[in-house]
Amino acid sequence: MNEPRVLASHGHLHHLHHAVLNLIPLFILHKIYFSLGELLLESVFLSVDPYMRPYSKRDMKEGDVMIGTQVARIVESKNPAFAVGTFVVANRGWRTHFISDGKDLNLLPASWPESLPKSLALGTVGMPGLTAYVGLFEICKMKPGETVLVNAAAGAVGSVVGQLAKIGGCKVVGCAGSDSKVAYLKNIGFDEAFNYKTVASLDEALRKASPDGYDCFFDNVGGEFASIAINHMKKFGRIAVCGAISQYNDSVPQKGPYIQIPMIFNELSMKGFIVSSWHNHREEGVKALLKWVLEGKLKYHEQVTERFENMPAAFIGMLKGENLGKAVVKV
Ligand SMILES: NC(=O)C1=CN([C@@H]2O[C@H](COP(=O)(O)OP(=O)(O)OC[C@H]3O[C@@H](n4cnc5c(N)ncnc54)[C@H](OP(=O)(O)O)[C@@H]3O)[C@@H](O)[C@H]2O)C=CC1
Ligand SMILES: CCCCCC(=O)/C=C/[C@H]1[C@H](O)CC(=O)[C@@H]1CCCCCCC(=O)O
Repeated sequence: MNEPRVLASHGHLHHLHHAVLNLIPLFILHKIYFSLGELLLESVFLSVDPYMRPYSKRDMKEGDVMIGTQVARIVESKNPAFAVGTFVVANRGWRTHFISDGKDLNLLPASWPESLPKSLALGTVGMPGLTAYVGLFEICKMKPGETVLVNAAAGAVGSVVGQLAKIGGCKVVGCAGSDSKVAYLKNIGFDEAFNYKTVASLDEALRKASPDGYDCFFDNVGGEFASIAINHMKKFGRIAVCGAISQYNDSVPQKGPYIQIPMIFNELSMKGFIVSSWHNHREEGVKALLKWVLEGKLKYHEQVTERFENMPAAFIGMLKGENLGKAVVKV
């Protein structure tokens, strides 16, 4: 898509304020750029996700449109396959409006009930929920009766990990960065939860929460926490390396303790994964997540920031731990 089609993007926000962008007459722009087979969409909810930090640091230069996904509504259609008013998930970055030929859009599941916020397609019933699903069932190969550990547990991925582990018949231990997050974890069914920022010793807290150790460790954080947790794994334990948020802001790579000795002694398996590589599990995963949400077995919380111009604040806030559940922006 050519740059003139960008109606608003965070890369340009220094120069063009959102309020001004909204005044650009849409009919002029789409008369010029909007062709047969194309759709004009408006973002309704945008996602802020941790991956935006490492990927933008590595791949982007100043002035680029910030990467990201949105739930968007079709406002004009010159494509008979897409009706005006349809909601889709798109991967078009931080934009209020965009044009698509429809090939890069994912429709919300047909069974999506009116009662459910469409923003869940960016969270519990979207990419983060699928990450929990794939990480637990395919990477950790979690079995009933096992003990599962998850960090960043009150966030978008972690809160689903804990609840799926309970649905799967496991004991679940989680940690998070505030007492109110810990209370939330207990509320949604975690067996044990602690505040990793205030415990006197992470080692002690992990031992106390599960004296026999952990079969599965769903690691969202990496760094120091992961280095300590690896020593609490049971024989043949499995570690899903999902994220390393404690390292995303580092300009100098951290030097950690080395992991070979506990891996060998306990014959551990450790596997990194990117959920988009598991797209063949997408349909089954979304269906299962939606079903559990509708049955009340999978609870969700969203941290909703109002207005597009607050995207940077929502993103920085999420990296600082201000979100409970999935951080989204409502345009
Ligand atoms: N591999 C994959 O395909 C995917 C990986 N991920 C990864 O999963 C992880 C969680 O993502 P997501 O659920 O969307 O985000 P969250 O909703 O969990 O938000 C991020 C949370 O991380 C915690 N955090 C921030 N900095 C630190 C730190 N230094 N140490 C410990 N915790 C920290 C904060 O919670 P707190 O208050 O508890 O500190 C914050 O709320 C990320 O690492 C992300 O990159 C996500 C999606 C897909
Ligand atoms: C060291 C980096 C670890 C990042 C882990 C993470 O959070 C991965 C998230 C991916 C998720 O599985 C699905 C995605 O789309 C995330 C990667 C996004 C890549 C952005 C590519 C740029 C673009 O959209 O143009």
